[in-house]
Amino acid sequence: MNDYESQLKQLIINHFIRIKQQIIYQQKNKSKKIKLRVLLFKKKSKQRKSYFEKRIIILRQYQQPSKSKLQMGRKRRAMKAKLDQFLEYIHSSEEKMTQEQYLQLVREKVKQFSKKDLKQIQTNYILEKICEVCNDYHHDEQLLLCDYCDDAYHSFCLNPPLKEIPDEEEDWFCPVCVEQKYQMEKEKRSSGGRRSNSKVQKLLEQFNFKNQRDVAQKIQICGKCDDMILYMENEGVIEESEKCIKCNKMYHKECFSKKKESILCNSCQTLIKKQIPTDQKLIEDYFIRGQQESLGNKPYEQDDKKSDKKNKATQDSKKMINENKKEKQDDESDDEILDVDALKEMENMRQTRGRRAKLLQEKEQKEQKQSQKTDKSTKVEQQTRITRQRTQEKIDKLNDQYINDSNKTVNSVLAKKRKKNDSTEFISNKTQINDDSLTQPLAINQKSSSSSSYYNDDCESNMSTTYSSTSNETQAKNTTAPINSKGGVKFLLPVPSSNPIVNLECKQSLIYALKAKNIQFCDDLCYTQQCPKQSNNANLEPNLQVIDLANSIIFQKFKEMSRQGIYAPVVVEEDKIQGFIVRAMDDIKAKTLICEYVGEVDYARNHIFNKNDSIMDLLRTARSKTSLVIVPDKKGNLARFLSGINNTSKKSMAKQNVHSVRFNINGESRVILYAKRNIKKGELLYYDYNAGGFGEYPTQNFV
Ligand SMILES: C[S@@+](CC[C@H](N)C(=O)[O-])C[C@H]1O[C@@H](n2cnc3c(N)ncnc32)[C@H](O)[C@@H]1O
Repeated sequence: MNDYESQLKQLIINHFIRIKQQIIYQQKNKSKKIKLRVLLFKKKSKQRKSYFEKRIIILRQYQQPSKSKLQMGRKRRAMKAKLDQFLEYIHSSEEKMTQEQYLQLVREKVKQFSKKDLKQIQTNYILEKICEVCNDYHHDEQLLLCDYCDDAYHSFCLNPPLKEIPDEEEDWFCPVCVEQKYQMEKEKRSSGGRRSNSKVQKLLEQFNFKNQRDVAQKIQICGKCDDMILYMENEGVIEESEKCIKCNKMYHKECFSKKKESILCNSCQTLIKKQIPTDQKLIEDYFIRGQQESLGNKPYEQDDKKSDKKNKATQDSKKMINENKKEKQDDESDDEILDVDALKEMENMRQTRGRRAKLLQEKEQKEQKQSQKTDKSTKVEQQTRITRQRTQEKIDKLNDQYINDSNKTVNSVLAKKRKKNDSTEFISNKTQINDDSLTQPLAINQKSSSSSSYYNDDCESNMSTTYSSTSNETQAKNTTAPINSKGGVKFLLPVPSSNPIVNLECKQSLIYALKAKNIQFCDDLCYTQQCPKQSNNANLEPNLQVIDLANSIIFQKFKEMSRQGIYAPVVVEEDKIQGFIVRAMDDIKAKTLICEYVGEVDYARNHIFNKNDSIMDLLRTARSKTSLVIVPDKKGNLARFLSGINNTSKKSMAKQNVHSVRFNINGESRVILYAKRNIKKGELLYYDYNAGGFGEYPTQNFV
């Protein structure tokens, strides 16, 4: 090759470098690809910086270098050495002409080259490897070549700049390819994960990901805007994002929810809200149906009845051994009969009152409907309010009557008992309470239960209760503690808010939370074939406190209410840190029953490694084989939403306003939550998850 020829060739090549810069710009500017790229490089926010860097890293981590690409790399390095000499020569020749002369010469000569020729030059000399960002070929030691598309990028031109040049063995992918991969993943997801789109399929194959699922997991797509979220499970959150507890989708923080404290995404919120009944009757139905579905018509129901009998038999025999006094036994059996009679009487009264109350309610509803039809003006609203008030007054009267009557019955029973038993102590689990009466829902409305406050007061003044001295401190595993036996506790029935709107809100909030957690409402312990009712034998835990008669009656009454979703005036709210929380909507008196901790009962040994944070101890026996827990995963009530105190912080411990206590009720262990002290309106409800004193529940990070 003579001097002229070689010089010309060099000039052409040199020219090509420059011309290509313009061509690429002109061509690519039109294309989506370049638009996307420009857009990406413009993102300069701090967040976006790491966003980009991490994306590259992610791909680098998950794509294995292919052999052919490495070979290409080696070839390229050899060519690069040649090129360095070549460029040096060109630069020296450039100096000999003016820029104008040079360009003109090149332009003329380039015209003589066909496209093919140009490509030839390109491939032969690989001179076209200019930075896709600055369009310069200098600083080639920092020019990274994409292992997928072969485009070049200065490490310092990347946004953010790459601090370290990746190892040669390591693959590196340019931002555009990463973006393409992302688009591809996006498409894959929007097509429901199916590879219906052939283009997507093709791209996937091109990328040759060995573990596509792995990559897809690393790159999360925002459930709302479909844009990428950087999220690496094992390395923590890279970009500020939120995960919806219902649909488990990831969202950018700003895309998540309009409501500040929400832990559910906007779409799940709307979906659940649509499912929540607004009508009082339908709300009642929800609770009753949930209760029935959770417990009803199960094959083990018959076993339960048998086991009940068995349980009672064991109890009786144990008592016989322990007491060893025939006379006393006879007396107590008399008491049992008395108690059962009294309960039956109360039940009859309750049913009559319930029926009458229902009739009145129906009448009121009819009146309301009629008035709504005729006129929707405020006058009607006033009328409705007056009618409601009147009905309520009537129902209150009925309730008062019922309460007085029932109190009289209870008092007479207690008086007889006291007469017979000089010692103030009596073992109340001998009082056989008809369990069926517990399962029958009571047809009362909210207000009727609110008037039970009188009942509460009466109970407190009239029912003298002392506890069995056997109530030694029972060390419950995590969440339940022995009751403070000093003076005993007289439970109070909850008084729902007098404001019907608040009442409605309380119930609806509970339904919302249950639906969000996919939990079916149930207010009783649910046994299974694997863990039937007889496995909950409270006698296996000798120190478990036996509930006394008075409390047992109040508890029964309470269950009739709670099975219909009637609790103390509390609302379930959402909290970014704690998840669901429970707040008092009205003042709650100390000793008021809050709820029973319920859910599916299972052997504790099956849940040693269960990470569920709502598992509650039910029975702590000497043998781990027979210990039981409550798992409120699928079935549950308000109890599972109450917060816990931080056992390591005095300030947090002072917040405790609820006690959790396990009782032996008819030979069955049950967990009862009740107000530890007077709770003020607006307070959050807290109890000690480690009341047993074992500190097994990790609360050190609790707020
Ligand atoms: C029994 S659940 C309580 C209900 C739970 N908040 C929910 O949304 O399902 C226990 C979990 O609630 C959260 N939690 C309860 N009390 C808390 C507190 N004081 N501070 C922070 N998180 C708390 C913790 O995540 C704990 O593991």
